[in-house]
Amino acid sequence: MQKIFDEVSSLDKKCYDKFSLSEDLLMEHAALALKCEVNNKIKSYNSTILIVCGVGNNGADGLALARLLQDEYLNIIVYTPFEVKSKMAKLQLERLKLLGVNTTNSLRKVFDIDCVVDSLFGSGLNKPLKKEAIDILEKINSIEAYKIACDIPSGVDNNGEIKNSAFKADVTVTMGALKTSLLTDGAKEFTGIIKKANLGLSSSCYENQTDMYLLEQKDLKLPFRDNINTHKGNYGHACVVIGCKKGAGVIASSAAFSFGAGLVTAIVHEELQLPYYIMQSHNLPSNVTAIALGMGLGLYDKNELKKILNTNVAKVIDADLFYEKLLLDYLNQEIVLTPHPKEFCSLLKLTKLADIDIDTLQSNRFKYVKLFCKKYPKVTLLLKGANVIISQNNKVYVNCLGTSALSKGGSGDVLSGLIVALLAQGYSFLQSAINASLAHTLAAKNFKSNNYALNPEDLIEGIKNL
Ligand SMILES: NC(=O)C1=CN([C@@H]2O[C@H](COP(=O)(O)OP(=O)(O)OC[C@H]3O[C@@H](n4cnc5c(N)ncnc54)[C@H](O)[C@@H]3O)[C@@H](O)[C@H]2O)[C@@H](O)CC1
Ligand SMILES: Nc1ncnc2c1ncn2[C@@H]1O[C@H](COP(=O)(O)OP(=O)(O)O)[C@@H](O)[C@H]1O
Ligand SMILES: [K+]
Repeated sequence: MQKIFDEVSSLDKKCYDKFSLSEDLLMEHAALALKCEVNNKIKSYNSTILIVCGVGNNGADGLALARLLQDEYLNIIVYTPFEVKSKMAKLQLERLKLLGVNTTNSLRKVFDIDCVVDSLFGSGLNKPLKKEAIDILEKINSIEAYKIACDIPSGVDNNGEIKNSAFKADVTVTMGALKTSLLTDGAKEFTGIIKKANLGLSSSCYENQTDMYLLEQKDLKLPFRDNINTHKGNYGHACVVIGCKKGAGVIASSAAFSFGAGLVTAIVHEELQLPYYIMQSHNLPSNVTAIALGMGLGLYDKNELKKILNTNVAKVIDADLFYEKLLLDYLNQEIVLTPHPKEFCSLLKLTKLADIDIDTLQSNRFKYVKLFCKKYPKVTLLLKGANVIISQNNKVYVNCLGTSALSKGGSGDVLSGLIVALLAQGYSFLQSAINASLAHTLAAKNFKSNNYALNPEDLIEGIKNL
């Protein structure tokens, strides 16, 4: 897990005040981290590196990089389209001039470039981009080269929103610490792989306490069976309520069985064709240990729903139930909720926390997740998306390992099945949500066929082989 921060200026300030590091020193480390990224990727001396430098300290990072790269590559183009403004940018430019390095304020030739470093705008981006800046971004985006964003892709603002246009990076070298702005669904289109640069002291000294964490592959704990003398009853009995759209519950049941639940029963109104290992019943069995409810539910008798929701076992709630008022009676207890953005908007409306559209939610995912979890601290909320946010009380975890291969009907049903399997086996609500989400996204990431082709069976197969 890595720590995430909403802003890092207070962390930079700590470097100056507590550890007596200077802005210049931090910037030199920022530039060194960029140099390392260029050197790792671009091996041939006969290469052309384009460094696009803006007016502020992001631009200054790029100018310092240009100095560090001198003599390492045949052709280094330092492109400064606007007159530099910040004190550090002026100093870095002065240093370059003293070395006899020329900069250019026009970019005509955009072919034969091997690497583009975007140091146009960083965390100081605070207004919409003008046409000139948009044109520059479009021009450098069109170059076929390895693309490195300095700190944050230019055009992505501090809230992770895109200001008209943005640099599309292969890798973002972010300075000092991970920021929420890099982890929005919108920013994911532009950041590429996110790497954290050390600014001259270890993460443990640079970073402060936080309640936000980025999940990593190594955080995944699979439900391995460590004991030997066991029987199916040791691994819980997961029940999945089958609604009108039966497929959803069937997918969830199969996923639950494959993720270790000792028994899985589909709660049905009529006998269905199901995999032979999934049991069927009209009622909840007495030894049920966890319930998954909501996926493909459609119209369902309210009294039956209440009876199921009143059963005192762990539950994961999905899909259609986020439009049901009666869910409000169950939000002051431990429960896992797995809405996608549209469903979360409905939940926010039902709970009278906000009446917003999906775009507003997507621009403020962290804000609304925090708002909801503050009001309902016992709920474990998993907000789906390109970057999944999992939150309980004041803790927030982000899973950015998912891929667009998951953008398919049925992916969410697999996820609910994985969560109910872990709940049934006795894992905590938060652990169940985190590990199910990690398994879900890693299985998609490992999928070897074309990324448009993933189906729920492939996903379940992948989870078996993690
Ligand atoms: N503070 C520190 O200690 C460190 C800062 N570093 C770098 O400093 C960057 C932040 O520097 P700044 O605060 O100077 O921010 P920027 O480099 O993003 O530049 C801000 C400048 O751009 C202008 N601007 C903002 N939005 C604009 C728009 N839409 N169109 C045209 N101009 C616009 C502002 O008026 C301001 O002059 C970070 O992203 C990082 O790259 C690194 O060197 C590491 C250390
Ligand atoms: N572009 C994407 N990148 C990462 N994960 C994605 C992407 N698109 C969808 N997902 C994931 O796929 C799942 C889709 O769930 P959902 O929308 O509920 O589908 P369904 O109800 O049809 O099963 C969620 O876990 C979501 O986070
Ligand atoms: K940038």
